[in-house]
Amino acid sequence: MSYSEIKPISDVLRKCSSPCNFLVFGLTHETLLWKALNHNGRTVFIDENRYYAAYFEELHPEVDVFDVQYTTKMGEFRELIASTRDQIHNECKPVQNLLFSECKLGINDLPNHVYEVDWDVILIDGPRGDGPEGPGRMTPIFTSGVLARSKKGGNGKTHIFVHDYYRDVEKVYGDEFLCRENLVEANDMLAHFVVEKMDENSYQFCSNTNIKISFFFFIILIVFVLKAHSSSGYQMVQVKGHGIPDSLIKEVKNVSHRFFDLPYEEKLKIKMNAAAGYRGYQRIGENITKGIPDMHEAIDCYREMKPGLYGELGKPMEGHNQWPLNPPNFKTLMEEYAALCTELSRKILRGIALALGGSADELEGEIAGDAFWVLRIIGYPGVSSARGQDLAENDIGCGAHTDYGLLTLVNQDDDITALQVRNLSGEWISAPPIPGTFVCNIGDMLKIWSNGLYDSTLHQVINSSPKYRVCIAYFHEPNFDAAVEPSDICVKRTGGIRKSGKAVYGEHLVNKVQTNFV
Ligand SMILES: O=C(O)CCC(=O)C(=O)O
Ligand SMILES: [Fe+2]
Repeated sequence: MSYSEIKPISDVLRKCSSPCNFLVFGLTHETLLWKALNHNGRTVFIDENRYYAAYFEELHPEVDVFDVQYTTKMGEFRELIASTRDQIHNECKPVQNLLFSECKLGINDLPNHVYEVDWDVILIDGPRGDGPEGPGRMTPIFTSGVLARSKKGGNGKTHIFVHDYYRDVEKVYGDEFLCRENLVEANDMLAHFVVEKMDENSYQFCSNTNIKISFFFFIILIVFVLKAHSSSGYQMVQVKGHGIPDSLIKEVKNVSHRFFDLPYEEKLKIKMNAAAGYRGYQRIGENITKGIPDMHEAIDCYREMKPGLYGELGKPMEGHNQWPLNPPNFKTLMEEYAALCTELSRKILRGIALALGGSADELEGEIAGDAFWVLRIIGYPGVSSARGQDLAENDIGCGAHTDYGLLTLVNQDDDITALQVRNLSGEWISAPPIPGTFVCNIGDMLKIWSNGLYDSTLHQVINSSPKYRVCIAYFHEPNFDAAVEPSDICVKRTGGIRKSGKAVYGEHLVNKVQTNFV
């Protein structure tokens, strides 16, 4: 660790009233330093390497080290968050004695007294391994979050430091279990959280201030969409204040540029094919809109589904996403991005349901409670490079269409205006990029469900700039097997006449991928 990383930890230890209880995950170069900085207090180290822990204790009998066996794998960090959320009222409660817990992320095999101490400061600088097979720091972060909230007496606050905060697991788990609202200071290397104890019946790690802010934002969004619809505006909004980190929004575009810059042979290594459930790379011109090849290349990704889950309906879409191997964090970055877009879209849909006079979860359950998603990573060549030298100025990057699902979140390059939206007077209006915001399109499924109260957004893409343009489009879809039809609340609001019949989402998607892509 550098001086600037050690300093905030040492400052907190210095101010910690003696005797200070300091718990450290990871035996590192700094182990003896931590012990020395907390000379009047109790310092305990936890490490996954049993042999090294024993060796270290032998060399330094004054240092308390306990070994722990982590059973998690870094590659499953996202699934583990989902299963922990499911168990938040049971095994994975924020306040509990982990000694008796079966929560996969909780360490339950340390000596009993470790669970009885009220820890004042916790540092997470281990385990080391950061490949997909490594254990990751999911368990230490979750465990620290629980220890801090379950304190019995003394100081109700715990300082928790997470090292290597630039990495996905550290960031995502820090945000989930230590919470942004508790973040006192952070830079790429180190995050400092101050977490307070909670009462026994708490079932939330974070207070979800995002959601509260979002509700204000939804009201504005919904009023705007409805107003736009009733005047001659357009059915497109730009979403701001959404809580998805700017750095992630930028990084997914950066890595996509790097992929599209590769020679064709390289990109074709992940070529789309039926065995992968139509996932993978499509060359320029392979995507077709209304019979005309689009001037773009793309990687198509779909939410992966358990084989057999949707029977014959789902079979053609079963398969694994094909991610580029370079840069190595491409997959985790995109998966993390899709997970955050899913969360954001659900919030927007809750706002829309409320605005339409229903309950917030009107679009959950059988409609979109287990929403399918599509992620298209799209590259549009600039005018002079798409098809040799003679490309017409207005060659179509993506022909006029409406998106099929519920909502789309478009994350486009900041310096090129290429997306156009048609307003109700039939004019094409540019949707210029606004850094940090998403263009949010309404899809056909929302049009059906709202019985036309929300119209789907007709849009097209023309990149007439000389620069290559990248867009990451996240499509939030209904449940794969949802039969979407006009909802009773919207039918009532629109005079009692159903404007469309039922559409089974998965049927449409299968039909599209099997006929559209060559
Ligand atoms: O590139 C864009 O801005 C939008 C892409 C799009 O409309 C689509 O993929 O459906
Ligand atoms: Fe679209």
